[in-house]
Amino acid sequence: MRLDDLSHADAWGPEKIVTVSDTRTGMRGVLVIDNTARGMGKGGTRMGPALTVTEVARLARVMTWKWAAVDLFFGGAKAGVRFDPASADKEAVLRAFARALSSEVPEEYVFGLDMGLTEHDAAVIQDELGARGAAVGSPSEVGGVPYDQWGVTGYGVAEAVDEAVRRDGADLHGARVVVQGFGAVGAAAAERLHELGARVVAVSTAEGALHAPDGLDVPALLQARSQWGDALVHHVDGSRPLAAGEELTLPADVLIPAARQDVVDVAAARDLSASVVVEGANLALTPKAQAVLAERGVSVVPDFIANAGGVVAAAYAMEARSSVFPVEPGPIRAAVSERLRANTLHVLEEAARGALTSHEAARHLAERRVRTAMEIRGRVRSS
Ligand SMILES: NC(=O)C1=CN([C@@H]2O[C@H](COP(=O)(O)OP(=O)(O)OC[C@H]3O[C@@H](n4cnc5c(N)ncnc54)[C@H](OP(=O)(O)O)[C@@H]3O)[C@@H](O)[C@H]2O)C=CC1
Ligand SMILES: O=C(O)CCC(=O)C(=O)O
Repeated sequence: MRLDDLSHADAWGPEKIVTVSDTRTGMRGVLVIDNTARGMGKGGTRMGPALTVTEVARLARVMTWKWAAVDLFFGGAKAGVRFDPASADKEAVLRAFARALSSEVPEEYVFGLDMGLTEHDAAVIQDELGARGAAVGSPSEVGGVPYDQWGVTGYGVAEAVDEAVRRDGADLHGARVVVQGFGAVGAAAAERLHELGARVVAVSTAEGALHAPDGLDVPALLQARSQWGDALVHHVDGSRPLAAGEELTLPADVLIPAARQDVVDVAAARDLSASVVVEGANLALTPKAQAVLAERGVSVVPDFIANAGGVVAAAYAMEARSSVFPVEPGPIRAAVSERLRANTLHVLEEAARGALTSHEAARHLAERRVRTAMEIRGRVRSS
């Protein structure tokens, strides 16, 4: 998908791209509504200093497939702000962003969490919107469902890993796992995998990676993350430091890229040793890398199958808006586990049956549902 001309628009979307800016705060942002055949636009909100419209549009498309694959009725959308999330002016910029989009938001988009945003930021956006719209992912103290803090997405990624490993006839006990990105998704995935008996041998942040072939002390890493944030890699003993990126090709049984898009390219796909690769991050594998891994017989669980825990939690959060009773993480995790395990198995089986990549198999599942909704609404002719 390219956004330097109109060639990016295809049969699915995007239906709308709105760019906004504000000179007082320096806010520059974008909302992409990709496809609303199955419901109003819903997807997280990303903040980063180098964010582009194309990046947000690609992420919005992933959301279209994600909602459809998990069979919940929202449409694909994503929003993004080009700004440094570590800046002291973050709140003012977020408020300006929410205000600037307030005419689109009530009918078309629900804000949520993605890289660069926290529970507190969701609460700030909701505060700015008032009754004019919704933001999910806010703290439970304001009646929200703090899915990043509860680690729902990472929990689901780990459940998908377990399902894929079992399908290969193996066992997670003692399996060597590498996790790229020790943020909301990566840290929670590592925590659940440790609980399931896996050996987490490497984790990384943008600052660097930690490697211990016999297994890192995951509880100590989580403790260090709560104390040092992503600088934890400088504060944990008993591991070998590596440059960021080197962790992808370490000896491992399972690789979970849970940071940024396009990190596994053809070269990494050829070199990596894992027999199971599960995309914690959206768009972590390039299309060519997907093909290489399929050729090599690696079991790959695509992003919109493996990391759909966030959307399940976001759907619960939307329900919680009309209830005064607090939501608990237990039922959300159970729903995530059930749906993601079923989808993981379905996609891997379909890929094997049809000699497809698992991304192709997953797309078939999602496209069929979106296409049906488009036909029923009269947006396209019935095939
Ligand atoms: N949060 C959610 O519920 C969902 C998130 N996702 C996707 O998961 C991915 C991660 O999101 P999330 O965990 O929320 O984001 P966070 O911002 O919480 O964490 C991202 C992590 O990745 C690290 N990182 C960034 N660049 C690199 C790099 N080059 N090498 C290694 N590590 C790196 C960051 O380190 P540092 O801070 O040092 O930069 C940080 O530890 C994104 O692709 C997001 O779209 C998908 C579904 C839902
Ligand atoms: O929709 C949300 O609020 C969170 C989920 C999300 O953005 C994603 O899955 O990438």
